[in-house]
This record gives sequence, structure tokens and C-alpha cells, in this order.
Amino acid sequence: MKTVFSYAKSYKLFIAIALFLMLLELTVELLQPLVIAKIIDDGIIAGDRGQIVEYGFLLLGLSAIAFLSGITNSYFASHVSQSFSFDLRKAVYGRIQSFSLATFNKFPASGLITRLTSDVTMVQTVLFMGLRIMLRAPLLVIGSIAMAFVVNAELAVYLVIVFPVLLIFLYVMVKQGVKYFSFVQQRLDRLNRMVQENLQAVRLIKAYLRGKYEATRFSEVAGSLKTDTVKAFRIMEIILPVLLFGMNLSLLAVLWFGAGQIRQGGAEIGELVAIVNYAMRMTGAFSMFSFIIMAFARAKASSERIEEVLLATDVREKGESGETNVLTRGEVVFKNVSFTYPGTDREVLHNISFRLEPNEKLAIMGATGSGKSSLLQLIPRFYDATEGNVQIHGRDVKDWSLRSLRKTIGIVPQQSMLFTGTISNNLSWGKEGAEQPELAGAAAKAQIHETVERFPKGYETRVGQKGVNLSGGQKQRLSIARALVRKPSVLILDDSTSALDVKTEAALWEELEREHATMLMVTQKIRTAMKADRILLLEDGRISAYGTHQELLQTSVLYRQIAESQQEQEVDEYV
Ligand SMILES: Nc1ncnc2c1ncn2[C@@H]1O[C@H](COP(=O)(O)OP(=O)(O)OP(=O)(O)O)[C@@H](O)[C@H]1O
Repeated sequence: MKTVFSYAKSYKLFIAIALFLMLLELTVELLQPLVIAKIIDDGIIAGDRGQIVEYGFLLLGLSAIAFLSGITNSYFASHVSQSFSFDLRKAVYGRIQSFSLATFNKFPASGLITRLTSDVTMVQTVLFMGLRIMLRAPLLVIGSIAMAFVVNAELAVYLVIVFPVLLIFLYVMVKQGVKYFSFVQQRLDRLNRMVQENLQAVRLIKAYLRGKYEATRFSEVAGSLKTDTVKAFRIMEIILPVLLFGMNLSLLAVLWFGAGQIRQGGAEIGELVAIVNYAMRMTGAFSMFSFIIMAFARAKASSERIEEVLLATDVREKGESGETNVLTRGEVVFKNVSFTYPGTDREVLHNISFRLEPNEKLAIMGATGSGKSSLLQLIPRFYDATEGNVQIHGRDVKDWSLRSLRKTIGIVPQQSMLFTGTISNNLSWGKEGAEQPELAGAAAKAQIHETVERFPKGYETRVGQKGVNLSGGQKQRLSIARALVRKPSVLILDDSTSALDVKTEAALWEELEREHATMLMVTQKIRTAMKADRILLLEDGRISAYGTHQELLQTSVLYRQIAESQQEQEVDEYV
């Protein structure tokens, strides 16, 4: 909890003010029974109206102070807790953004969402309670006991007799509570993961008529969340009645022995009333305990989960900082590169070496799972090569700052990903502050400008979540335009033209050929690959062939087979 609550440090002054006000409210509250005792003993029983009025005004004054300090304390407590949760959320989000992919993959996305939302809310609530009632309740109990001893020590003893038992009971309950609430957060993670997956795959669920099956699965997951939450709350529900039972036993003892003392003249009525009043306040404080313990148990579980993110070790050798240089040369070199995904033991790339001069265009081909995407991911350092090195602009990628490196690379991923916003917003993602003509120019190269112009709102057309209102081909071309806006010196296209028709793809290729960028393009089509300067054919993570189309036709049996099969396919399609 230490790391999480260190984010409250910036609000030290406000925390001190809130705590001071809380103590003031508490002190006033503890003085009130004393004044009531005075009204009874010195005023009512002694028949002195002057004393009654004097102490009456004092009581009113104390109530006013308690009221005002209570309200001001609430103001500061909520200000501090809201600002704290804002800072904490920002820090967790920033940390997630800074993760290398290897670390990011260790956390399911739904788990990160729960941490950013409900876990942060839990610790925020506990900080608010801490400044408002969490300390107040135990202090009220301790203060009430102390004041009861001041009023009448013999009777006060009956208030503390049950204490050790109640404390042991509370300790056991807190431990259990933390355990069960941590289960509850895990269940919440699972539920989030499932909802996220289902909403993403809603078309698939409809197409495969899996709605009913998924609804049953959802009920099971939601059901286990319910069961664990009920279990956790049941533990908490036991706390209050047990505490109240213990306190009521004490109160009965106070009344019984207090009445005896009054009969024998050993105590005043006002004293007994004051001690009963303190006992009632203690009971009230105890009833707050169950809420506090519940919140504390949940916050402890939540803060541990948040700290998993904040304190995660993220191994990336270099490149986190450093100045941003504009890298424009554009050579790409792979030198004896082998690669194994972190946390696995199967090498997916073996001893890959090739060199691309600036502006050279490389087509990468290979069967599914042969390592094409894995190879491309090493250039922007989504992962680092396990052996050998990848060089760009004449230096090892690890020697550039990540910002410099990524600023000069344009990436079009295998699955086009667009964001909610306008088409313009999506395109300017490639280059912050890009002017409209730049966006339109890039869109024209990506063969999507005319289509966008035909939309009633043109570039201001809103794109739904993940581009739901666009076709697969339109999304692919917008993703390409987004990369081109950047004017990258290295352009990476990971099978990003699969949804384009032959004519559009040819026109796109003509534009890309003219682009001043070294290009690595995964493709399954020989017709596209043959236009590249070189072709790299991968087979099970190894280079099976490398050269021009003509060279590969001569040297690679596999390439020839692919070429022939695609030619036959085209003839079949034509016939
Ligand atoms: N994040 C990952 N963690 C572990 N293994 C992975 C990961 N991503 C891919 N792999 C494995 O690496 C191998 C190469 O996958 P890769 O995605 O590079 O192939 P590909 O040639 O791009 O395939 P496709 O044409 O289907 O996209 C596969 O065996 C795959 O199972």
C-alpha cells in the first residue's frame, strides 16, 4: 500500500488540515457528555437555572464547532482523495503506456482496465474514509474510554473488559476480508475480460448463433462474482452484530453497577449519564468499524493489484530516453538475427541476415506462422532480437532513443485499427498537427481520397469504434494513409493490402514505389511481390530464398511452386 499511497504526498498540507479538523470535531464530541453531566448535576439536580443556561450555551457552541469542522473536513477529504485518484490513475496509465510488449502481454487487458477503474476507486474511497472517519472511529473509542475514566474510573472499567476479545475478533475478520475481496477483484477481472471479448466478437457470435451459449457463459462468470462477493460481505456482516453485542454487555454492566453506586451515594446521576453517553458513542464508532474494515480490506487487495503494475519490472535494455533525432537515411540491416518470444522457449526466427539500401522495397513471403510479423516487429523494437542485431539508419536499433526510432517508421499492422473520431483525426494520428492538404495527399497515395470525398461529410466523417462503419478495404487504405502522413523513412506493411482489389492494389503499389522510403511489405501475392526490388521467402523462421523475382524463379523450388499455383488460380478465376 506504501507505493500507492505515496501519490497522496503532494497533498500533505490539505491532509494535515483535514486531520486537524477531524481531531477538532472529535474533541468537541468528547467534551459534550461532560457538559451534559454538568447540566444535570450542577443545574437540574442543584436547581440552578443560571448553570443550566450557561452550560446550555456552551453545549450549543460545541455543537456548532463540531458541525463546521465536520463540513470543512469533508471538503478537504474529498478534494484530497479525488486529486489523489486522478494522479494515481495517470501514473498507472503512463506506466502501462511505457511497458514493452513483453511486459504488456503479462497482464490481460481486462485486468488493466479493472485496475485503472474500480481498483483506483477503492483506494480513493479508503483515503476519503481515512481522512473522514477511519481514524475518527478508533480515536472516538479511545477518547471515550479515557473520558469515561476521568468521569468515574470504577464504572469505566466495565467498558473496557470486553475489549481484548473484540480486538482479536477484528484482526481475524480483517485478514479474512482481505482474502475474499481479492477474490472478488479477480472475478471482476474475468467478467471484464469476457465482456470485452464478447463485444469485440459480436458479429462472430451472431454469425455462429452462439448468443445463447455466450449468455450462459456470462451467467456463470457473473454468478461466480456474485457468490464470492456474497461470501466476502457475509464475513463483514458478522462484524457489526458481534461488536454491538459486546458493547451492549458492557453497557448493561455499567447501568447495573452504576445504579448500585448511585444508591450508595458513590456516584452522581450526571456521571452515570455521561458514561452511558460515552458508551453509546463507542457503540456508534464500532458500527462504523464494519464499513471501515470492509473498505480497508478491499483497498488493500486493490492497492496490491495496482502496485503489480506500478512496480512491474520492465526489461528493455536501452532507448527509454535520449534526444529525438530525425533519422532519414533509411538502411535496414538484419545481422544473424534469431528471436524467441519472451516467456517461451521456441525460437521463431533463426539466423536471419539481409540488407536493404535506402528506398529499396522488400516483399516478404512465407506460409502462415513462418515468422513474417515477428521479423517486422523487431524493427520498431516491439521486441528485441534474442541474438544478432537489427540496424536502422546505420546503427543498432537499441542505440537510438525509442522516440527517434519510432518517429521515422510508418507501420500498417495486419489488422487495421482505427479510433473513434473523424477520418481527419485518424489520419493526423500519423503526424501531429498535419495540415488538411497533407492528409488529403497521403489519402490520395493510399487510394482512399476519392472515396472519402464521396462521404457526405468528407474528412469530417466520424469513424465508429474500431472503424465499424467502414469496409475492410477502406480501413486498410486509411491505415496506409495514416502511415504515409508521417513521411516515414522506413515503411512497414504487414499484409495490409489483403482486402484490396487487383486494380486498387496496383495503383497503390505505383504510389508506394515512388515514395522515398525503404519498404518492407508482407504479401501473399506473387503479382505484388514481383514488383519489389527483392523478395525474402521465409520457411519456419529461416530464410529459404532471397533475391529478385527472376532470381527466385531460378533458385527456389518453393517460390516457383507458389508462382505456378497462383498463375493457375488466376487462369481458373479468369475462365
Ligand atoms: N506473442 C507471441 N508469443 C509467442 N509466440 C508467438 C507470438 N506471436 C507469434 N508467435 C509465434 O511465432 C510464430 C511466427 O508467428 P508470426 O505471427 O510471425 O507468423 P506470420 O508468418 O506473420 O503468420 P501470419 O501470416 O499467419 O500472420 C508462430 O509460430 C506463432 O505461434
